[in-house]
Amino acid sequence: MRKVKIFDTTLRDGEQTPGVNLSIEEKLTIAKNLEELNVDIIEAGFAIASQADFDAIKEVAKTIKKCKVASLARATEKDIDRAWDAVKEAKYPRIHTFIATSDIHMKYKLKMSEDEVYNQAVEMVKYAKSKGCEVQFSCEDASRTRPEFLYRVLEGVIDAGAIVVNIPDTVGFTYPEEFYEIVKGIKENVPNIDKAEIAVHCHNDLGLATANALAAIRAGAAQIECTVNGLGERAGNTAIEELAMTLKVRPEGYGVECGINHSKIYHVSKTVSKLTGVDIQPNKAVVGDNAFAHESGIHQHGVLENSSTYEIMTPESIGRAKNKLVFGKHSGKHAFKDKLIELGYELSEEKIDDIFKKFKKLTDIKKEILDEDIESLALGGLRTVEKSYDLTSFNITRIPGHTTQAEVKMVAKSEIRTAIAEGDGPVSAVYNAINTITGCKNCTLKDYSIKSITSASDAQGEARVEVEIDGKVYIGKGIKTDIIEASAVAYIDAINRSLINVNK
Ligand SMILES: CC(=O)SCCNC(=O)CCNC(=O)[C@H](O)C(C)(C)COP(=O)(O)OP(=O)(O)OC[C@H]1O[C@@H](n2cnc3c(N)ncnc32)[C@H](O)[C@@H]1OP(=O)(O)O
Ligand SMILES: CC(C)C(=O)C(=O)O
Repeated sequence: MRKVKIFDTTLRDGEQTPGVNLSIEEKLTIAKNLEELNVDIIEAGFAIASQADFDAIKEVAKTIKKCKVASLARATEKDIDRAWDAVKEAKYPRIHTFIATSDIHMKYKLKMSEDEVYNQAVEMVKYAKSKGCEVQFSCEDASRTRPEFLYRVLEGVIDAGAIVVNIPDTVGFTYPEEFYEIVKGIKENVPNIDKAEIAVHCHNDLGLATANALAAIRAGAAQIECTVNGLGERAGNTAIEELAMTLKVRPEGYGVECGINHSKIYHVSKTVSKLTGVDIQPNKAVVGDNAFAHESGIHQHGVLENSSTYEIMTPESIGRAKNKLVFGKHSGKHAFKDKLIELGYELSEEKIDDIFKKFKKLTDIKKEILDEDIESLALGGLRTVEKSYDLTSFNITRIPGHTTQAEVKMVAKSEIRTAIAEGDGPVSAVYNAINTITGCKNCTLKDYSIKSITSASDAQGEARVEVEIDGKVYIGKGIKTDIIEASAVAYIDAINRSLINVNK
């Protein structure tokens, strides 16, 4: 079977999801997960974007040994220099440079003619090539590019040394039949196309990202760009779990394999969701909570007789646990460790000890500990942004008919500080006190939600906030049995995340 390569861009296009701002440690954790998932190439970031992005790419490049590691770069020498500095220590480094080729982008954004774009693309691929590594070139907005110009640019950059030419559907505009023809047209009209691999990068604005990627595979694409959970700019990108499971469940449809380690899919999906703070919609294909749930009587009857009546794949095939063992205060470390392994967490003894202590603490306030609780304890330790601010304690006073008062004590940049503030309710009072302590004057709460992780009355609450700080939105999360505490932790998490670049 022909093999298509998976180019994962969760750490680059995925991080362009509004509100997502990953720390270096979190990027490294995701990169290690992607290596276990067996992707071929990890696009670790856009090196020129920030010092933190540069440092994260460098760290990923030094750590990851099985996958190629790429950085994105505009078609300029300074971007390419920065990308090379970030990836050069990788075992298999790659520079991914790009420029837009559609009339709309050239006219309004770049303000360049076709000849200028052509020359810059070719010169910059030669420049990237001179660094001595693999070069991938993308024609941004390729699906809206005049075909003859697309063929000309591709021929030029391949002659200049690009070994992969990427055809992005940047705005998710194409549909499968058309995209098939675009890729076929490239194969038939670019004379030196046999010297490069064709890649595709599809966006999901019309919900067609996975279908378009599959159509491109049929037309001969050799590399597919994906993100975990379909994260990415606007409506996101082709979801790696959708593509990998389609190729596995329907091999006869495409006749290709992608080498993904399917049994890791669920674990990686959960980890990325936790670290990015972006929840997975319940009806999300493959990894959503409802993907293997059966609600209606006729379906339940069928599944009880034989699961293949209504399930085209098994939960176990993507590493989802099949049974729900209940854990409580009498559970021991052996069973706990086994459960962590079953859930896909292979952690050091030190880390297990730490999570086990937290688990025991949780059993004091929660009778039944379910898989979801254990998962959240395991993942809780992974979402690790530098804690410039941390909650120490808080106290709420509420006099009926009056506003609520909160006294909050925090560690603020190594000092203990306390503030008292009022609000319409306990959450707003706590947030006002946190604003006083952190001096966060331009912090605006844009979105706030709270959900319970499990269903019992002693369930843990997960608070999620979107806070606009100096014009940019940051997602913050907090999990506690006390929902006011969870809300405070989430708000502080967003503030700490806004400082990732500032602290560099
Ligand atoms: C389709 C995609 O997803 S592409 C990747 C998008 N991702 C990102 O933009 C995230 C990271 N970006 C950033 O941090 C910033 O945009 C930076 C550091 C790259 C550039 O920042 P700034 O210098 O402030 O420029 P700004 O973003 O406002 O504008 C982009 C500039 O790059 C130019 N440009 C855009 N694409 C390219 C390209 N592929 N090659 C060369 N120049 C380009 C634009 O014409 C504009 O030039 P100008 O400043 O001379 O007008
Ligand atoms: C830079 C390219 C690959 C991109 O992200 C896009 O065009 O969407």
